[in-house]
Amino acid sequence: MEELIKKLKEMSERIELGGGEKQIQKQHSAGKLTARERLKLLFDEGTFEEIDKFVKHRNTYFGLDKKELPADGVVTGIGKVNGRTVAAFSQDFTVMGGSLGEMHAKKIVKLMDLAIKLGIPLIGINDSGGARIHEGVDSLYGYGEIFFRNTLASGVIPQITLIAGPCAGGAVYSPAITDFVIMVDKTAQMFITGPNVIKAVTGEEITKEELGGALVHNTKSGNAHFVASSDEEAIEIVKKILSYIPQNNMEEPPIGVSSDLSLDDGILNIVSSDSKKAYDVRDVIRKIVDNGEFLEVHENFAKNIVVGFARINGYSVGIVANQPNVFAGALDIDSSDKAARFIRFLDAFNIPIITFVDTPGYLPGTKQEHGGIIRHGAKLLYAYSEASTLKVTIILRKAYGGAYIAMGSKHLGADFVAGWPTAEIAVMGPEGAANIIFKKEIEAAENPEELRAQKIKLYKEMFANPYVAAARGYIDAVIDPRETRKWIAKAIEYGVTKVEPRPKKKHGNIPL
Ligand SMILES: CC(C)(COP(=O)(O)OP(=O)(O)OC[C@H]1O[C@@H](n2cnc3c(N)ncnc32)[C@H](O)[C@@H]1OP(=O)(O)O)[C@@H](O)C(=O)NCCC(=O)NCCSC(=O)CC(=O)O
Repeated sequence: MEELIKKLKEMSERIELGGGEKQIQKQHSAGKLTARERLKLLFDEGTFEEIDKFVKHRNTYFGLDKKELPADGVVTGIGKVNGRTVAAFSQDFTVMGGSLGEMHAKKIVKLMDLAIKLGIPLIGINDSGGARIHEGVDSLYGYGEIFFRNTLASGVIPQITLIAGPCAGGAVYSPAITDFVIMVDKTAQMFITGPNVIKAVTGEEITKEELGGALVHNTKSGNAHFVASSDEEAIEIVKKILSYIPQNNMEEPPIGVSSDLSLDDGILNIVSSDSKKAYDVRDVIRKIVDNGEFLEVHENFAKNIVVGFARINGYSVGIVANQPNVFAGALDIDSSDKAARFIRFLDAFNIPIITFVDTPGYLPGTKQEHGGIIRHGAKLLYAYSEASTLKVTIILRKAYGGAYIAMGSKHLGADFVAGWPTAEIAVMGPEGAANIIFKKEIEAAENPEELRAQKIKLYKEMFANPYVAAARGYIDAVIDPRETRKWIAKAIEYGVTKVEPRPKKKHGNIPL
């Protein structure tokens, strides 16, 4: 027995060394942690149980049968993150570049099946040269099996991806199906085809970083939701996300401690009653949520809308807010995509959606129209309408036209809607409206500018306020801004029993 246990220990230690000291050093000097070091940081001490440590590849092409690939280049298992059970895989770049072959894929697939059955979040740490070229179609089979399970798991268990190295070719689609993608600055890249292929096909010259680095995907493409300055920071972000979300779609999110619900007069100084004055809506959000803590998602992409996680009175919430500081808070293609995807995540995992509205409408222009704003804008309407989780909306100031409808209005099924006294709920802004309704009168006037100003004032008094909508019951209440935190807290407390059955269907067909 002693001998056998000694052998087990030796084998185990050998596998834990991955590609060996030299490769580990190479990994460190590239500014990266190893697969196992990353898992050690993610999981509570002593809780990680590895699965399939002794798995071996069975490929014989190109001398692969002579190559020992410890754990076949991926570490998989289950452990506790802040006391909650979580599954994770971590690709080991020190073993043949973390490339994905048949058995590597089978380990991930087995873990995914287990995570779905157990109803626990799945964290994927990617650091890989992609499909193991030696293994050919077996690698492609592997990716396909993973994509299939990512899709089955979507909306059932939360899936979070950390890109901590290269992620190229077929490898990129699994992260893209998951709920949140975190990229490490400078060490992570994602692309379908790399710089060499691009140069050969199009003649275009570009570096790996410019093509698919963390900043590009966080600001331009929107493929990534977070950028971290190191592996350590990326793992902290994973933990923060997990703290707001349930283990699976059958659970409610974790509840924190409740706190004082009053707000001081500071809330009155952020939003100006002059609707032309911009402000940072995150100042409003931080005032209203518990301890001013707001985990912004997609912070650097489509900045004209702000989305993220927070708590109100201890309850986890998802926030969606127009950002008057950017394009005056107008909605466009990217902001519609960004908000719609976040709303669908919140709905899938029973997290209340809190919406703050201050938007003049959808952004005009041929770039938007030809880019498909109709189709993309419709996603937002669709996502809000489809969501049966609790929906609470506060109209801070402008809520004009189609954007008023889109931003979590009563008409799309919001459960509780309030307006601040500064709310302007109208079909369009007073200037535009007066110019259209009174066009002929203004043109014929002796002093057109004076009459225009009068008519704008008239329209503003009649419609640019919350009371017309309140008179119809389109909003439930007009509230003192200082009451907002208390009002939302009550809405969540009264809304926890919400049940909203929908017509039976296989699935809807969101405009994509
Ligand atoms: C990922 C890299 C940029 C990393 O460069 P680095 O200089 O950091 O590291 P490196 O090249 O020394 O790689 C470390 C070790 O991993 C091996 N290695 C890397 N990628 C591999 C792969 N995909 N298959 C098999 N082995 C691979 C290298 O040969 C090397 O082995 P050793 O240590 O023995 O020398 C590069 O390795 C690379 O370009 N790899 C190929 C990427 C690719 O084309 N993937 C797409 C596959 S097709 C695919 O995924 C399907 C699709 O596109 O749809």
